[in-house]
Parts: sequence; structure tokens; C-alpha cells
Amino acid sequence: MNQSKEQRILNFVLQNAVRGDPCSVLDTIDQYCSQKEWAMNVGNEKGLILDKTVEEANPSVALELGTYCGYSAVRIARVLKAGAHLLTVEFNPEFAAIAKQMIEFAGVQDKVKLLEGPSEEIIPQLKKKYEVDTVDFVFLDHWKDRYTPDTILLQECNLLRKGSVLLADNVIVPGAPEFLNYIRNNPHFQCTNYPSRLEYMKVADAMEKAVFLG
Ligand SMILES: Cc1cc(-c2n[nH]c(CCNC(=O)c3cc(-c4ccc(F)cc4)cc(O)c3O)n2)ccn1
Ligand SMILES: [Mg+2]
Repeated sequence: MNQSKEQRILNFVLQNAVRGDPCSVLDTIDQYCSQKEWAMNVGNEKGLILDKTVEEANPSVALELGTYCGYSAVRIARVLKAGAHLLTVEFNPEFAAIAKQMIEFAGVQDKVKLLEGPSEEIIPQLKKKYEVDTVDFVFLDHWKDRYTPDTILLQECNLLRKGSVLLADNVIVPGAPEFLNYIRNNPHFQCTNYPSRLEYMKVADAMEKAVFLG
């Protein structure tokens, strides 16, 4: 059975990156995906916006929707303060298996909890099953038509607090027009747009930051 692209990316990391060094894992994934096979990692350009947003939010509890191969989970975990942790949600079992190995190879497994299942099932379980009070930072990078319903679900589940920071990837490509309309017209959120490029491509994309005002 021939390998998946995600398995090829993981193998390239296992053979070329430095075990326990998150930066070398990120650089190796970016090298593979810019030179050999495109893949939907947030990448290094939008990754710098993600880094700055996480550092500014300085979260104790971070949530990621859409793990994929674990690139942004490693990216976020490497800048979390001592004692902070990331919950990352993936629904595709193959992607989750790859991401688990990627996170462990990078050495950030103590800061990351990978939850398997669709976001609409996992979010309502966060308080009781995963002992979350509120989330300080949310990276939305999953199905683009889930950004709005899951932002509403986070509010309904009382998972956001005054100052919680949402950062959404791909608001231009593939695009999340309904989310932009929802969040920019919602008086409970303060929005900022960050123009950038689609990962590994000379195509315009952007990230949208939305701070919950309570
Ligand atoms: C918990 C849960 C998790 C998920 C879930 N997990 N993983 C994903 C992947 C989602 N990501 C994307 O689809 C995506 C696509 C592109 C793209 C593709 C093709 C192009 F031509 C141009 C751009 C670029 C990106 O940066 C993307 O992030 N969804 C789904 C449901 N529930
Ligand atoms: Mg993305």
C-alpha cells in the first residue's frame, strides 16, 4: 500500500530533523513542503504571525482546531510558558497518528494533548471531560465552514473569557467569508486582519485575530 503524503512528510522529519528540537522539525517540514510536496501546514510566514499572537496572549490553556500533521501544534507548544498546555483537535485518524509522532519527535508532548474527533463533539466535552475552565487562545485551522459554528459553540459552552484571543487561518484561501462577516459584525469581538501568503505559495492569504470582549 503506497504511503500517504503525510507519512512521507513525517518520514522526512524523522530522517532529517533533530529529535527534541522543535525549530528543526518546523524547518524540515517547511523545506519538504516548499521543495517536494505542498501541504496545508500554516507555514513559516503565517507561522510568524501565529508566534507573535501566541506570545502576546501568553496563554495557560491554548486550543487548536485542526491538527493535521502537527506543524502548528509544535509551533505553538514551543512558545508556551512553563506549565501551560495546548489541546489540539483532529478528526482524521490518519492525520492524528502522524501528528502524535511529529509532536513526540519534537519533544513537546508534555505540553500537548491531542484529542481525536470532530470539533463539534469535542468542544462541549472540554469542561467536564478535559477539565478546562476557559481557553486563553484558540487557533482556528480546521474546516473553514466550521469556524463560525465552533466560535458560537465556544461561547455557548462558556469557554471564552474577557480577553480570550481567537486567531483564524485561511480567511482568504480557501476563505472563510461567512466567519469574517460574523466576527467583524459582532460587538463582543475586537478584530484585526493580518495579510500574508498561502503557505509555500505566491498566493495572497490572511489571518484574522478576534479578541473576546466578554
Ligand atoms: C476537529 C476537526 C478537525 C478538522 C480538520 N482537521 N484538519 C483539517 C484541515 C483543515 N485545513 C484546510 O482544509 C486547509 C486547506 C488549505 C488549502 C487547500 C487547498 C488549496 F488549494 C489551498 C489551501 C490551506 C490551509 O491552510 C488549510 O488549513 N480539518 C475538521 C473538523 N473537525
Ligand atoms: Mg490552514
